[in-house]
Amino acid sequence: MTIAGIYPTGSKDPISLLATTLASCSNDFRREDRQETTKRNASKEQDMRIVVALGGNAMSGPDGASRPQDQQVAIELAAGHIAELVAAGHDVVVTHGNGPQVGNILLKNELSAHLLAPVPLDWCGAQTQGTLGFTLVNALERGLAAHGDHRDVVALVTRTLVDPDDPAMSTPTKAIGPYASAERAARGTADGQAWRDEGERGWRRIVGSPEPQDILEGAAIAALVSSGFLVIAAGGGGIPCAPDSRGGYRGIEAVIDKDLSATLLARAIDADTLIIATDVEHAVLGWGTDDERPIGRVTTGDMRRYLDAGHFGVGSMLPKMEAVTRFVESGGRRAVVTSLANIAAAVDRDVGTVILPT
Ligand SMILES: Nc1ncnc2c1ncn2[C@@H]1O[C@H](COP(=O)(O)OP(=O)(O)O)[C@@H](O)[C@H]1O
Ligand SMILES: NC(=O)OP(=O)(O)O
Repeated sequence: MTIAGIYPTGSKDPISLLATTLASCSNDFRREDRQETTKRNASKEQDMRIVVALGGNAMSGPDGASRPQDQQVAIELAAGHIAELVAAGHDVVVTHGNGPQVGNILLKNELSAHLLAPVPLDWCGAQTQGTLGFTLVNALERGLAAHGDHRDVVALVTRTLVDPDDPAMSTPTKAIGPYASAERAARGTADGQAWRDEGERGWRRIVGSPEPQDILEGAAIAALVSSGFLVIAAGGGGIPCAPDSRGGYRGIEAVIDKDLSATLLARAIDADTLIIATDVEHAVLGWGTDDERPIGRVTTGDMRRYLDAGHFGVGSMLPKMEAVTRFVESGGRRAVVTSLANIAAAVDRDVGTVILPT
């Protein structure tokens, strides 16, 4: 049987023809598929795996008061730039600080201690992962939707392994909560708290900040990224945890530096770029002197010399510079410290302080 117009002249029986046609379609499909894959791979060579770390102070608004609307405006700005990176084809994991936010929760705790049992500092840190994670998920979804991207955004409660006997536990460096007067700091000190004079802006409470050793949810984060999720993880550096006596983990009352945790996070997902967004455009040499000079593009070797010379504020710029230097020294291709507004540009343009391999 032949059906005119459908089978070419000289064709064999319909079954053989169907098989030939299917084989040819399948070859066409495979060819197109191969071309598409080749195209995708070619562009993937420029696509990167990026960790973006958002500073807790940078997310607090211009006067550091951490009003919810100020935090939302700052987060919306950062989310727009992060969405640009995702739309450009990069895999991005977002982490965030929590210094102002965790200190505010701790202060509220103290002020209401006569009404409610205070909760420990690690619980306060876990609460900031919830609030900031929730706000970031909403802002990132909106940012992605503007690019027609409707992928899932997830915020993961993340624990970070620390040594409970880390000497940093008993020598506080991490500033948390609002700036306060010298009188308020003196009252806190009399109650056994540690406070630090931060110059013109006032005093801040400081707490122990142990070295992060491992992101306990690292494998889960890597799996989520590989499955196409936009992940927010290790907020506030992760909830500090140490092994307990029952084969699990217990919380430790401290606040981890999120910049140092960001380096571990970057390793866990095999990132090639680390961007730390804060409230200044560059790190500077001679900080706080009349001779401040912005640091532009430098090698890890240069940065190690600047670190040794003590150019960076303890508990603020010092951990950022240590984090980016460690990241590039351990195989990262590029690390940048800059403002929230420069996040998207930081991937391949000379903005902020850029650290490259020596
Ligand atoms: N060498 C330096 N260059 C620039 N800023 C510095 C330097 N040393 C300390 N800082 C301080 O570091 C701050 C940023 O760090 P931090 O307050 O921890 O920000 P975030 O919470 O946004 O990560 C700047 O606002 C500045 O006051
Ligand atoms: N946890 C932490 O490093 O917070 P900041 O970014 O606010 O300092």
